[in-house]
Amino acid sequence: MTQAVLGIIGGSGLYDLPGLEKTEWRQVGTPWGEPSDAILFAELDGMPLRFLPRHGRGHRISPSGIDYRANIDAMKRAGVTDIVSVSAVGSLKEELAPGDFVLVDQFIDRTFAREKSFFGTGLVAHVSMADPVSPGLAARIAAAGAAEDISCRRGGTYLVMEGPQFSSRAESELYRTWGCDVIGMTNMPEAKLAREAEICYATIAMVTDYDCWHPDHGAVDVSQVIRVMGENTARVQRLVARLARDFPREHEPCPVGSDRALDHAIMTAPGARDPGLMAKLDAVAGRVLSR
Ligand SMILES: CSC[C@H]1O[C@H](OP(=O)(O)O)[C@H](O)[C@@H]1O
Ligand SMILES: Nc1ncnc2[nH]cnc12
Repeated sequence: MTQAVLGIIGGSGLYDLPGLEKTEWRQVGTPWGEPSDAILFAELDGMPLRFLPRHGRGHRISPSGIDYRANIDAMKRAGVTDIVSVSAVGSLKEELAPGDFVLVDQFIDRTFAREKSFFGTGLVAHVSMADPVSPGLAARIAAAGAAEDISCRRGGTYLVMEGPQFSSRAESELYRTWGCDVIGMTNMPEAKLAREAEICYATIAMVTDYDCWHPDHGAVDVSQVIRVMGENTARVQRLVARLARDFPREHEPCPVGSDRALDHAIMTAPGARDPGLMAKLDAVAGRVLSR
């Protein structure tokens, strides 16, 4: 049996999770660099939980400056089987209003200045991103929302932009023509790396603004994001606490194979593999490289 360990990556406005038990902030080293912060090791009703503030406590690190590989590798080393990303997003649809929670199920990656893979020359791998969100994990979040009377819209496409500047109106309108629902700056390459590390991934996208396309709303600014996040922090903390309490203690196999994504992904022949890169992949790909 594989013990389930829930990882929470807290975005803008979520730098701590109060009400947990057996808490300890621990530095977790990785071969990729420094994670955004120490990881909070904790439990809730016996469920192991690991919390990492994506931008660091105090929000020190910009979306492009986050070492996403270090963050995901550190979560893997901390035993995490399932990651829930909590993220502030702008709405690209009239019906998604500030304060709404959306369980997105697709991403469009428009980022261009980030390391996006653990693999590369010396060990080439290609994982599927057809279903970037693990449906079992999203269903658990939806059930926790229902139990807490917190409405969560199921499904939606999150456009990931590089930032740190917000979009121009022409960009915002373009993404709307693509059918995107929400926009943010962080969930890629995070979701890609979680998949390479065989960790289930899902996002609670918290709508904070209408970006800049809406004729009846002014263009987004940071004070609006902070205000709406502040109004919703208690709700998302309650949602995460319920999720942890009700989470199955034994890891459930992922219906889209997130937890065995490397089974058929590695291209490089055993004799052609770079031992240095193999060593760096001990946590992320140890399951398949050691057999
Ligand atoms: C402060 S608004 C922009 C910032 O907030 C979101 O971050 P996160 O996903 O970590 O909540 C957005 O992606 C930007 O990074
Ligand atoms: N409108 C927006 N664009 C990008 N990231 C965001 N995070 C919150 N609102 C956002």
